[in-house]
Amino acid sequence: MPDQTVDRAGGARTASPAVHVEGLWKRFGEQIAVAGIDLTLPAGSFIGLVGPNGAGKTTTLSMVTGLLRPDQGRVQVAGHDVWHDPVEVKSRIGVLPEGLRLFERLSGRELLAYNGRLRGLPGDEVDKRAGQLLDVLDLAGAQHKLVVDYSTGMRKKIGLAAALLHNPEVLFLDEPFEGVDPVSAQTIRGVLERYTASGATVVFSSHVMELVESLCDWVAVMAAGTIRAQGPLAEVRGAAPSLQAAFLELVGAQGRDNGESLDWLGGGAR
Ligand SMILES: Nc1ncnc2c1ncn2[C@@H]1O[C@H](COP(=O)(O)OP(=O)(O)OP(=O)(O)O)[C@@H](O)[C@H]1O
Repeated sequence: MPDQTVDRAGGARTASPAVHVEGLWKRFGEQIAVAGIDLTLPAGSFIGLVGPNGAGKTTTLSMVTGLLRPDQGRVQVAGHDVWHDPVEVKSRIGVLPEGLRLFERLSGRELLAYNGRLRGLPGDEVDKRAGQLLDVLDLAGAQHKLVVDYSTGMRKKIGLAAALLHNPEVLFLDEPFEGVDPVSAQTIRGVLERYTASGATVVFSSHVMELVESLCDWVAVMAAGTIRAQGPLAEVRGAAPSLQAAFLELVGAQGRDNGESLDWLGGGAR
């Protein structure tokens, strides 16, 4: 039984790490997507998982959230084993996965009502929370529109609302800001900052280093299925002038051909 502590908002939270991963492997045929990683992410932090395309971020998040079975290794979320204690873990987490699949023929409001009831919340509480989330995320005007007619950014926002509705302990977001306009991005930031300030944990993957640098207090850097660095933001950045510079160094992207070999490219002579 994990130790209990009380967060700043007075709620009981576990003192265990938000995520603890040991020797996690995943292979797709010949392709090793995740090569035996160890990861410990502290509770109550805003955590960025960064890495180049194909680094293994989505595969890792899928295994950590119980969506994809690892070939080998152990995953604990909030002190509970994801694969031995899946119901306990799923009641404590919210997930915004990559390539989010939603019930397209429900309206945004119906989708939240469905998710809330599935999570075991009473109907009036679901109504109250859904109304508030729709307002804050600027979706109130579109709440009766079918999800199939939502834009990319609106889908991200309704997915985020569905992931937050049951007030999870740990929230996993795969590229939450992709396709989201700057105003909505600012709103999402505000919601997430409020959420972590009350002691909850956000783990999100992103390619946008400026965003990670401005939001996160803890960072894990992945490349080629391995963890290249993990720790507090300042520690991972080290002496580099920015997280972007540290990232390029860590993933071995310094000194690459940045298009110099494309000497025919310029839009002039064909
Ligand atoms: N279902 C699958 N079948 C085969 N290969 C896969 C599958 N899922 C992922 N891979 C491979 O595993 C590797 C890691 O992919 P993953 O999607 O986890 O990377 P990522 O870091 O999330 O990348 P991106 O930033 O581009 O989304 C890639 O080489 C990818 O082609």
